[in-house]
Amino acid sequence: MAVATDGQLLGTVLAVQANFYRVQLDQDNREIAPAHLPILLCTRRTRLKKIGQQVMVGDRVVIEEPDWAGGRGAIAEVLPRTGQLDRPAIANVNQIMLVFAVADPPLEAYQLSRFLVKAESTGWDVVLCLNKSDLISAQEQQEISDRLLGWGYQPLFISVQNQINLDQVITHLSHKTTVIAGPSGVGKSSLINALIPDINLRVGEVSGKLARGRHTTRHVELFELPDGGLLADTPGFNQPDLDAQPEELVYYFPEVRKLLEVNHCRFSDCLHRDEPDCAVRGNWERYEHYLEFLEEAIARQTQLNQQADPESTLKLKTKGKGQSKYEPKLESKKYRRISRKTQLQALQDLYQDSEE
Ligand SMILES: Nc1nc2c(ncn2[C@@H]2O[C@H](COP(=O)(O)OP(=O)(O)OP(=O)(O)O)[C@@H](O)[C@H]2O)c(=O)[nH]1
Ligand SMILES: [Zn+2]
Repeated sequence: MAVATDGQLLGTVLAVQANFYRVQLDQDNREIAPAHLPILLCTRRTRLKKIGQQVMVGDRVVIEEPDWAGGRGAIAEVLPRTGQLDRPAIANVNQIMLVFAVADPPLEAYQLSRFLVKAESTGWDVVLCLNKSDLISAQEQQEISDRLLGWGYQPLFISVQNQINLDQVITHLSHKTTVIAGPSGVGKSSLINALIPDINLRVGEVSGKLARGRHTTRHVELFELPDGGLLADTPGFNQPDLDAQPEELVYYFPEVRKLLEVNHCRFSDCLHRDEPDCAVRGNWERYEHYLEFLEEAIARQTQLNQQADPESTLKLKTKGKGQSKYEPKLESKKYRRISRKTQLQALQDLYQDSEE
């Protein structure tokens, strides 16, 4: 992320406020910019408005006409996005950090599994942090660790209170744009406060939580980590909805993904319940979770299909000027790969769940 050879100023949009954009200049630019003014309040060039180019949080942008004394600038160009969400509007996310506590509230396998599956369905990297490790023994920690290894995860045990392994969290977050999520009370606010000392989120207070909810749902905002990397917060949500396609669901279990690299089911549309020669069914811990999530996914799909058109295999197609005709429905795409859209939808839902 160096300054372009023609001396362009590059930065990342942290927040959008009315018609202004708070832009964090890249580290390298600070040689050009005065060290005390790394953030500029920017407008969007009229040219961008004319071509309908939106600017969103997370965007990488080119800044022109910096006014260092006034802390102002103008966005002249938006670099291509690697991905984008519409609700909340955020671009270029690359990982999700799930935070759970090992105790207080107790670590519940089913809830953890649900969050993990939801997080996997976004398609981005998943980092699992287990906080409050100060509340359990080394032996108990080892047991949890062994168990989660069987799920395909290597959790990072941390204690915000005792400052254990926070340096490792920082390493995981550096140079990435991360969305943080997890159930209520596990210490997310405490962790963010520890990582970004001057951010000052209120911990364990209803008023603080409300403020935070308002903050993140109405205006999503990225916070810069002192050692590099950007973090977007989500308020607590307890039961994420799973809306994976039934046939995609199994790929959100890393322990099965690994297995399916070498083994195959007889049927390519196998749902791994009672089909003959199934490579997935069997002796793995989360198989029960899989079956339960699958029931949910099938029920959801059935409901959606019924809403769309109860029995017919034809669908009504409107062809302008009030004309319409029936055409065969498209085959459901059973073998398709996980689409980018599904992934984005999943991350979007993480936010929608948290708004409730
Ligand atoms: N023992 C222990 N307690 C902790 C630790 N980290 C946070 N806590 C406590 O856990 C409680 C909840 O912390 P918060 O940071 O408010 O949790 P949160 O995940 O932000 O909760 P929501 O705002 O509801 O999403 C507070 O009383 C913290 O002091 C830790 O490492 N060890
Ligand atoms: Zn199978």
